[in-house]
Amino acid sequence: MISTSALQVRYGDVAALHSLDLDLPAGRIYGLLGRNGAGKTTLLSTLAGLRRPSAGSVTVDGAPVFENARVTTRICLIRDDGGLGDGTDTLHDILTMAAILRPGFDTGYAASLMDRFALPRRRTLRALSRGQRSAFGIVVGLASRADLTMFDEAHLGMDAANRQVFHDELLADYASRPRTVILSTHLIEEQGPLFEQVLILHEGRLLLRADTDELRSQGVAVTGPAGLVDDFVSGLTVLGERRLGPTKQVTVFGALDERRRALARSLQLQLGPVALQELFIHLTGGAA
Ligand SMILES: Nc1ncnc2c1ncn2[C@@H]1O[C@H](COP(=O)(O)OP(=O)(O)OP(=O)(O)O)[C@@H](O)[C@H]1O
Repeated sequence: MISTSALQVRYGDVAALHSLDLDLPAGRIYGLLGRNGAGKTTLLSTLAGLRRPSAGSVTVDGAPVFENARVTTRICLIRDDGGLGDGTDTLHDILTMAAILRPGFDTGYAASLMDRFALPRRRTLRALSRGQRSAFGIVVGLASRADLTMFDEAHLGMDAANRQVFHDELLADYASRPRTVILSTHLIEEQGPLFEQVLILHEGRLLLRADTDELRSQGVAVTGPAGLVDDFVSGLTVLGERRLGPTKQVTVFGALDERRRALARSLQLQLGPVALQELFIHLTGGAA
């Protein structure tokens, strides 16, 4: 279990996280979402023990994380910039070092991932393309088999086929060796199917936490003649609306009970799903 209690992180005058209380039970895949500047990278680097909290605490199974090597060797954070040295080491050397430093590192699995991403072992990190550097970060992140594994926009620059390899490998390896995974991403629709739970950070605070299926079921798009739709959604939480001539579509938040669904059928209004990304945009105030 990883926990934060009244966690605050400040950069001088800028408060990046405000009094965050979060308990993340082990053995799940969490999706960490938030708009630019919401505090995701700050949270992940603090969970990884790379940043000292300005106030409050971060613990893993009750033990503080910051400057606690016994705990941090069980944590792996892969960042969008790789964070794997200055770029002058070869991939082979970085993997050798990871195997020494990380107790759970699986060299055989790393080799098979290197092959899947067609990565050249004798090349330096600096001599790789952007997408190859990201793929190499994924190799290190997965093969570390850390109890807490975090990917912070780690797929940046990877092509669609390699992102698919990442997702397939993550799910397969997680199924055989369950651990806690946090994926911070802006690819909400693409990575959404991986998440068991969604955490939305907004302006340094936890805006929402929900099981992914439950969150999806909370969004309903109501479509029909404008007047009928307006009457139907009255009293519901409206996230957004679109109009096309006499037809209107209103996105509401909050599951509809059977009585309301029956009413919609009797009024011949259409009820449809709402994409996770659309819910996210509305919830974080990104669209009218
Ligand atoms: N080194 C720093 N110095 C000052 N302010 C910073 C620093 N790093 C981050 N911030 C500020 O802290 C807040 C949170 O930043 P953070 O990088 O954690 O956001 P994020 O959710 O990861 O954003 P993005 O999606 O754009 O990567 C932002 O307001 C940012 O401007």
